[in-house]
Amino acid sequence: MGRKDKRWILQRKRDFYYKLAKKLKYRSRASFKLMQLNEKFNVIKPGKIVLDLGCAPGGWMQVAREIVGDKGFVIGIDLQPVKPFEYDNVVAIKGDFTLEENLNKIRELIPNEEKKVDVVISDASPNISGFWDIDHARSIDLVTTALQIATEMLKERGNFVAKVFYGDMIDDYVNLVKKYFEKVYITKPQASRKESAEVYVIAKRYTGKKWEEEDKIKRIKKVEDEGNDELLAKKIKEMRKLKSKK
Ligand SMILES: C[S@@+](CC[C@H](N)C(=O)[O-])C[C@H]1O[C@@H](n2cnc3c(N)ncnc32)[C@H](O)[C@@H]1O
Repeated sequence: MGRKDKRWILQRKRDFYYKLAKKLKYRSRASFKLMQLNEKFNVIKPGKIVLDLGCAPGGWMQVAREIVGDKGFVIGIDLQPVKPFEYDNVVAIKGDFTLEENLNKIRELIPNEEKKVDVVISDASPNISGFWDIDHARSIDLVTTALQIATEMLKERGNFVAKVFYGDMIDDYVNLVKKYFEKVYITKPQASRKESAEVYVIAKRYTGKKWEEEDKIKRIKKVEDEGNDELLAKKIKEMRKLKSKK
């Protein structure tokens, strides 16, 4: 084990929420973030159907299940496999939520005829390059897709929660969310490390407005897939130039 690895492990061990998660048998320290967000904003309620985008290892799903209880339902999707849960009304599938074929798999699991959910939550993180600009842009790309999915999957008046890495495109993103929801807030729960750039967007009461294709920030995706950070940085610059000309 290298020195860096050791330092990382030590830091985690010292972490209060990491220890608490272990003690209370939550799969991740992130569980406490959703608990705190829900205490403040009341986005998930008993009996509701919740869709979790980027759910592994399943800490948010455990908390969602605690809130929705026996009568609710929790569906998760992640690129990584998720260990099965001990409840019948909690299921996770392995896959990329940005692909339509996987959204169809999710629809099949939704236990109602209209195939709609009450809440969409996303704690998804993009691959971290270590370059602030790139990670922020990737995060905006991912949460924009999550927002699109929310508009397609939510019942009217449903709620949406998404993690975003803070940066200069956040205001545009919040304005975009405001087009589709009655109330939008940005917050950072106590369980989120101060030094991390993450914030959470809370959107309440989906208006039912259909997704407008022009709202998708698409350009990044292909380059990201190729894993070419230099090209991606160039694309982001072009994107900003275009925006400032508008
Ligand atoms: C911080 S973790 C989520 C932790 C989770 N909320 C919990 O409490 O256990 C972020 C997850 O997002 C997933 N992710 C990122 N992009 C994704 C995508 N396009 N499709 C599915 N999952 C994705 C990653 O695989 C990772 O497991």
